Amino acid sequence: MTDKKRPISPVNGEVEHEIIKKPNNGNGNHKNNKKIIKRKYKAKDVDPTAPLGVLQFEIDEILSNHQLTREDITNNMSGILNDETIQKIYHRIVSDVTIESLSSNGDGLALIPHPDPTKKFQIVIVPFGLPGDKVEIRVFKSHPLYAESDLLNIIQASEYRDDSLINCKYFGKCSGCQYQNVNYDQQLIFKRKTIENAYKFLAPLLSATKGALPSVRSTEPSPLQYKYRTKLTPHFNIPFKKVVEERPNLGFGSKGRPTWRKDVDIKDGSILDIEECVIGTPIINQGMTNERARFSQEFKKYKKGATILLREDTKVIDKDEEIILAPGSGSTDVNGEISHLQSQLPEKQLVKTCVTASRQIVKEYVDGYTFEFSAGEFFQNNNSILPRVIDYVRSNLSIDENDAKDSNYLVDAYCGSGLFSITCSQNVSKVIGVEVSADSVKFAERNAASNKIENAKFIVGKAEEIFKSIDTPADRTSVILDPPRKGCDDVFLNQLSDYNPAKIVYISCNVHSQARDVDWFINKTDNGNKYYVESIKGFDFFPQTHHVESVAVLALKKQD
Ligand SMILES: C[S@@+](CC[C@H](N)C(=O)[O-])C[C@H]1O[C@@H](n2cnc3c(N)ncnc32)[C@H](O)[C@@H]1O
Repeated sequence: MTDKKRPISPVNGEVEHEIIKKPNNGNGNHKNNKKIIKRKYKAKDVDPTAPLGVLQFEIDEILSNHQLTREDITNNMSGILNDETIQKIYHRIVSDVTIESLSSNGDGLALIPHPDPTKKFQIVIVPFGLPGDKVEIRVFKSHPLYAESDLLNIIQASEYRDDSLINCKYFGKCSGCQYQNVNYDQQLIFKRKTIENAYKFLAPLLSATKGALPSVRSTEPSPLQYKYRTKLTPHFNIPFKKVVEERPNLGFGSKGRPTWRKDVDIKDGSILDIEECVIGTPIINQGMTNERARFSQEFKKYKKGATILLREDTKVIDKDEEIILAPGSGSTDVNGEISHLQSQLPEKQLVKTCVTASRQIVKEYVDGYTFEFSAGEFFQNNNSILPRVIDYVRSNLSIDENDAKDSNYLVDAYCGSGLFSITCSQNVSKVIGVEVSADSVKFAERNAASNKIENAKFIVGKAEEIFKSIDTPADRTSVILDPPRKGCDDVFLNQLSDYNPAKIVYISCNVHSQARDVDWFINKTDNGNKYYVESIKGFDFFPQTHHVESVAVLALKKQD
């Protein structure tokens, strides 16, 4: 077994202040010993699977496409940080900038002429720029290998740009959505490219081996492309030690100071004041209206900034049952009434409210199953796509289609409140779910009982220790992995390999850590080379944004 650690790369940095004392002039008068503060750029280690880490690969790709070296594009950080004249040369308006590609974060990337005549080009990030756009930008911040900019004007629109599709007045300034002006089919193509790039950048061994990676399947669309988010977390700031007279903005973070949307006038600020979020579900937006009204009355009571939780709760009741909303069970309107919305199913009705207390228990209705969990705990945020992803995961768990269910088992590592364990339990004789949050495990057990699932057992613990307590025969067991953004750690992947299950279905909200883990698992663990990547497919959990969920299926190679 290998104990090699995966590398982290120095990509980005922060500004540090170095205090330099002017030398004593020898006259013994220490009052004259002025201090000079020199600003220094200090590189920080960044996880290569985080957006700034991925940017490093994207920069290298642009360099290689243009036969440039890093030396050709570096910025004079010491000059920019310590000399205003140099800073002004760098932080400038540039016109006729052609966007070349998209970053994994959905920002445009471009090459612009370098302000230093001894260099060739600068790489610049242009949020809301689309490949092929010709734009005007303001460069406002520099890093050693790239600069940040605001989009000022679209000079010539890219073939991907259709601004008539924009649904939100805050689009183009809010940091939440990147693709409202891209038609939905194209958004899905962009996301597929993100997955392809993730494997190219972070699975170098698999990428270098012919046939080791299947072509990435087309991205599964979300049935709802707007009004799908069942959770939003608007926030506000209160200036330190200040009495606030005017209600602070309540909403979401802004992305720089772009001015490209000429038809809307939005007040600048690091947090935008947002009344409605077009990707939130109707009841979440009703909750937003209620909580904004309350905040307008109460903002003077706050001493510091905070985040407001808005989480959809769905009660399933009989078709003719009277709707009873318990006091305190949801966000209330200006009349003190709990806001709710109903919808009809053939046999039942769904009653939706918006919960704001993180410890309150909420319910989701997914494909005929109900799930309860604490409002503040993890649960997938796009209910509309869940039946599709569950169906796909379920169909990929099967070890051998001819086998009876009695002889197959399922391990659901990182199981949360049991979404996959419960919905995938029918085709196996036993499910074991593992989850680090005791609260989520409590709900997983409760959800199994309420959905009448009798073959599921849940363990509180780290996935890294899971295999001590698993006694199912590995050759009849499939494993679901659905870790947080950072992915799985080496200890877990080594143990998974030692366990040597028949099938692995890896679901991930960060395809970059997924690609890194899959590469590591297959190439660096003891049994990894017994597996191949059967399929990779994206699911669009977050339309209008750059995010993509990726499902990779690993199967054992057939023995000769
Ligand atoms: C992306 S969520 C997936 C949850 C679940 N599969 C679902 O779809 O609702 C990741 C889950 O992993 C849990 N988790 C984080 N680190 C863990 C670890 N080391 N071992 C086990 N579970 C962990 C989190 O508490 C969270 O519930």
